[in-house]
Amino acid sequence: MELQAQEGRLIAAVGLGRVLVATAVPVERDAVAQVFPDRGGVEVIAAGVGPALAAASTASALTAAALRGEPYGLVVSAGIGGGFQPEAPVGSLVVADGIVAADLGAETADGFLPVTELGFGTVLHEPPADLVRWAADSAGARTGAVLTVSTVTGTAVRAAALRERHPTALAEAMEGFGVAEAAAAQGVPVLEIRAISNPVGPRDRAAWRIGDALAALTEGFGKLAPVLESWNRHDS
Ligand SMILES: O=C(O)c1cccc(C(=O)CC[C@H]2O[C@@H](n3cnc4c(=O)[nH]cnc43)[C@H](O)[C@@H]2O)c1
Repeated sequence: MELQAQEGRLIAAVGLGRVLVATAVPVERDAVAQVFPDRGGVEVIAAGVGPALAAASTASALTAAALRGEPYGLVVSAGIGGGFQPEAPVGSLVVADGIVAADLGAETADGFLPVTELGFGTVLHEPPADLVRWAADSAGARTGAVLTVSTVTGTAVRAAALRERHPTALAEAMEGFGVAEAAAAQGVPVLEIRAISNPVGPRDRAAWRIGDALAALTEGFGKLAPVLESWNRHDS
């Protein structure tokens, strides 16, 4: 579909409202915020590292905006992340077509059981497919599952186990599922966009390319900015 027509349809589909981008740390926030110097209805916060603090911070921001009568129409979890190789090389962008809680469950003698198989909660949030398609096409990103973990993968064995359980996984990070839970609780659509800083696997800080990933994050949001800003322009 012609990108402009798709963008117009997207804005109509998800309604009008401001956009909240939640990163983990200030350096990621600044990499995104520089794309919106006059804000233009896009608010970027450093929500904290890990799913719990990211969820709490996102929920607070969504609630405060709603109470002010300026509800957000879209939440984006964004930042650097690990990439499953070779599909998500360092410096590439990934847009989540599934936001997965990858270590929320129980370890058993027969392996890991997600909470859903224990009869509780959820382990998957699926962003609106047309939003995912638009964001990926606009930003030149790959689409696949992004896994949220509380413990960063540090071995090839762990990476292989995650990939076997989630064969469409392209990236691993620590906040997306928390941000998605907070968005879902208030009926706000969510996206997750990750710039790959390192391979998922054996711990090797020398292999990290955080600067390259932050540059890719800025470039990717630069391509999304016209539509993200228009989420709010119709309101004014
Ligand atoms: O010290 C280490 O070995 C180490 C390895 C991987 C990640 C970290 C972090 O402190 C990550 C914190 C931060 O960055 C995101 N991130 C980036 N790469 C990954 C990854 O491979 N797996 C999970 N998270 C990653 C994450 O979202 C956090 O916000 C330290």
